[in-house]
Amino acid sequence: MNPRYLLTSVAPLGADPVDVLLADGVLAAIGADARAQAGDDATEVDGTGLVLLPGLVDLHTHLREPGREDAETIRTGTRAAALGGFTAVHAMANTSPTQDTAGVVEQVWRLGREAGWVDVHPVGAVTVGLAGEQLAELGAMAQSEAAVRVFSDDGKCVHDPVLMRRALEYVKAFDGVVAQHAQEPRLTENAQMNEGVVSAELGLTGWPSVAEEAIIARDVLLAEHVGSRLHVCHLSTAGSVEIVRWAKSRGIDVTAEVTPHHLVLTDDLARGYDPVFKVNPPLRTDADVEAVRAGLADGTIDIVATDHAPHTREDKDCEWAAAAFGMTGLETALSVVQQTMVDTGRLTWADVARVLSEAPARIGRVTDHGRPIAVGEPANLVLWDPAARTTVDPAQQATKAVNSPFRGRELPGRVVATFLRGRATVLDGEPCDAAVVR
Ligand SMILES: NC(=O)N[C@@H](CC(=O)O)C(=O)O
Ligand SMILES: [Zn+2]
Ligand SMILES: [Zn+2]
Repeated sequence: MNPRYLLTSVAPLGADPVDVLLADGVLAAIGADARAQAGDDATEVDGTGLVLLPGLVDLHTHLREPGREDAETIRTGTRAAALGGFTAVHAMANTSPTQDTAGVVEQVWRLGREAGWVDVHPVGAVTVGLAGEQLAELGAMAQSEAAVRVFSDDGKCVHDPVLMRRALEYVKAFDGVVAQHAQEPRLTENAQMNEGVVSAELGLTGWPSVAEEAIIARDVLLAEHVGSRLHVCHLSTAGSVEIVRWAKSRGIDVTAEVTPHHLVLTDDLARGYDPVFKVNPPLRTDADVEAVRAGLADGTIDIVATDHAPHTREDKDCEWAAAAFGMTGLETALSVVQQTMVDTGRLTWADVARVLSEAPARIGRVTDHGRPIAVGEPANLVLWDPAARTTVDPAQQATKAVNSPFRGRELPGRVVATFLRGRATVLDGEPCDAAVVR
């Protein structure tokens, strides 16, 4: 039987405090009924001062399994996700073997279910082996047990416009979406960081904004032409925000994501040559940070996605040019969004629920997450303490990797509890290893 939890005096989406009862995997009662229906066996959780949000949904996570279990496994990555307040993640396809067949996506889906921390939705590759030459078996992945709806060659750009067009046409048949990693390859050969004043000073090969913007501009036009759905991964420049804003004003079916790190960090950080700040797309300028915050606030950017990219020490602790691109993010995402968007007055908690849960669930066609906080809904929830402060210590995190760009920084907020279908995966800020059903 599923445990019962009585959350007392919690603030749903930051609204007035109420009691909430979780029973039989759903939100069983809200308000005065909750205590009355709780019975004696319900575990009481004091929610005073805490915000109740729908469980977070990440549209962009790298779990590295199969292939790079030395960097992360489905088990360690999803445990990190639960600790970050997530109840569902989309696992990117750049694994080894690539998630480009029904067999591999079903394996990832099954391992996620066995781990039990969050629901794992595998992303399918657009092209075989991410090689950009031949379309993968998109239909077979969609029809598999994993029911793939999001397709991406993330890590690589689908740069051939003919292949991109075919992929956009193909996914329409099963209401899928192509999530593009927008990077013009010729404009970014050997690129190491954002192209600008800092790259010139440091003598590192620059990565111009136009390399991202040119692909986004092309792809929104392709999406319009074929009447399909496009999602833009980790948008990072002011110009990209403008293009997406223009596309939406024309009625083009495009959605876009920004990462927590692009909401706060800039290319200035490269001055220390610390590869923890090396990421794809690169950290940009203050003006870009302001533009992505404004885009997220006005709805041009639909969601925040972590692009959690764990790497081994060997792949990160080396000189800048040799280091891998990527940073971890699952366990700090909500803190960064609170700091940059809520504490600055740009988003309400209801908006946070939209950008970190409702909208990513809708884009990924995940129907049982990102739901309203209402009686009868599946109890996929996170209980958040906005008054807490935490100093980020990668050694204390659940992810195997230590490449957090926020290490040593104090960030606001803390996950108190996460519930997946009414079962606590995190309680009192601690992972519920024993309770996780295998
Ligand atoms: N973001 C990164 O810097 N790296 C990602 C790939 C990607 O998201 O493009 C990775 O897989 O390591
Ligand atoms: Zn990418
Ligand atoms: Zn990625």
